[in-house]
Amino acid sequence: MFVLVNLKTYPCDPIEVAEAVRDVDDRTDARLAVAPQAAHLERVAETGVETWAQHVDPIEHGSNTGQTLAESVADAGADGTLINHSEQRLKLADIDGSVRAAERAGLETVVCANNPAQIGAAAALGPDAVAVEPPELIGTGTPVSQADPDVVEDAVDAAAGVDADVSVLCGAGISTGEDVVAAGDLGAEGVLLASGVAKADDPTAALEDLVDPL
Ligand SMILES: O=C(CO)COP(=O)(O)O
Repeated sequence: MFVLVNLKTYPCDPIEVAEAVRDVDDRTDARLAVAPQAAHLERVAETGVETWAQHVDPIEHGSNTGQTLAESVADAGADGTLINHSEQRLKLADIDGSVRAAERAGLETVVCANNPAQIGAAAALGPDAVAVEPPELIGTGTPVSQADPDVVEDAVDAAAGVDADVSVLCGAGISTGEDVVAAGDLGAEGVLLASGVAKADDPTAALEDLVDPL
């Protein structure tokens, strides 16, 4: 299972969490990565953890201001990027442009979507993976795998119906190893989570709990 920890703009220490993700990754068969804010990418990548951006824009080098260029994210040490997170929504054409920009820069891609219908559209753009995250469950601590298991299974079917090479993650409210196992049982190949680690008093303990049953 892939466990991708999005730090959003939570007031955690990104280096402390990055080191925790790196150390727990070394002790488990699961694949762990962390997605800090753009301004923290370089320092986080220097810890040796697998590092992801939270967003890249559908742009090239040139006359753009205040945007995130995929090449700069890769130069900072990122291995991949989220695109179209529910808190950073894009138009379909811009999701496509961001996926192309990320590919150009050699970044792995996870395109987020709110529901199975959007997952099908996202998979058609050819990212490495898609992630279904019902917005109403984000940050609630109620896991999507428990509150809405059909949405995960339907997302897996929707992606497989479009492109069997696109893997499916799920997210929203995931905070325990039991939630991760339930996500895997529903067909997801990984989870995307934030508050369960970024807001934890002890991120290492939270991460160990997440991967313990894997
Ligand atoms: O949006 C999310 C991950 O990108 C999910 O957030 P929570 O894990 O806080 O519900």
